Amino acid sequence: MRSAALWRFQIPMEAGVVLRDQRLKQREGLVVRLTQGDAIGWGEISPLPGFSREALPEAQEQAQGWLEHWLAGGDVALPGLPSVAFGLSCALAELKGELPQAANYRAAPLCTGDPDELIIALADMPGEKVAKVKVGLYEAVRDGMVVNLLLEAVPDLQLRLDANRSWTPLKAQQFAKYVNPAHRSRIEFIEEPCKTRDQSREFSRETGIAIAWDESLREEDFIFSAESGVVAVVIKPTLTGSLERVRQQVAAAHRLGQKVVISSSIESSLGLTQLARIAAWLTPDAIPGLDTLSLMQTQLERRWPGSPLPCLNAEQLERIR
Ligand SMILES: O=C(O)CCC(=O)C1=CC=C[C@@H](O)[C@@H]1C(=O)O
Ligand SMILES: [Mg+2]
Repeated sequence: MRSAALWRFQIPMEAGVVLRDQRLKQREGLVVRLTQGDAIGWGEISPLPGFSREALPEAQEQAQGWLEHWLAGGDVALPGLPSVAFGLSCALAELKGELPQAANYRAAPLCTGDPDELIIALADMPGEKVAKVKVGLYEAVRDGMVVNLLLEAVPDLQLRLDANRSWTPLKAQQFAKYVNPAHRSRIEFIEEPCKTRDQSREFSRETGIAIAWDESLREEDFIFSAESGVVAVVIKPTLTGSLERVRQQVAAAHRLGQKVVISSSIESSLGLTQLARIAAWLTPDAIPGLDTLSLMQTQLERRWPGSPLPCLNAEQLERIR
């Protein structure tokens, strides 16, 4: 006997979360619960504005259509919209006991502003110290100085940087000029430094700074290939699709010797804790990029260990099915 529930959520965000020039005041999405006999599986469907190609109303329509088919029995192919395929495939994987419980909650701390706060957070970080800093929001020269300062202040720090394709070749060069060449190897990678992939490759060749693809993975013409300077790919499952597709992409990158970072699309704690499990399962050697819960004002259904935020239950949300 199958049953299904679907809720809609809105979680207020901390002031000042800016995504691709839009202020994200609240995070919206859907929570799905599938039940079959004694087995239960949960999933989160939350397209990210500015990053997902689908918007929430479309995702909701597709999810509702799929649920009706699933309730009628049998195996139903997953729908095409990435956020919907991801959320439903997580719910199915939990239902079938296919998503291991072990999780990697050691997310790389994310710094979008004050480097002093990051230095304090790093002091408490056990083991390997890895952090992620957003660059490209201010002057490239300032970014270069901040990165240099961090690498000097914390000698065992490895930094991941993310420019979200904001630099021209000139700005990228200005950035690099301020980073002491002796420290450059401690920049684990910069995600998508320049506006085009070719410019990013050129930047890496000229500066010796490693790069990673993130946005590129979701482009039609992207193929996984070994390229000098490209050391990692960033996979955001909500933007990618089903768990099966995520597994295929992880395997493709691993075959090329590239590191895979499972990264957040700013999901609620429900989706984020599932991503921590996916990271432990598929990328056990890499610290995932999941430090985004503190951008929100509440958790949802499942708690992220150590988070002081209050936690809402699905039953407190608006039920739409
Ligand atoms: O990857 C991480 O460590 C955290 C997630 C993160 O940086 C992002 C999530 C969603 C949108 C972007 O602002 C950003 C990214 O581009 O990677
Ligand atoms: Mg990125």
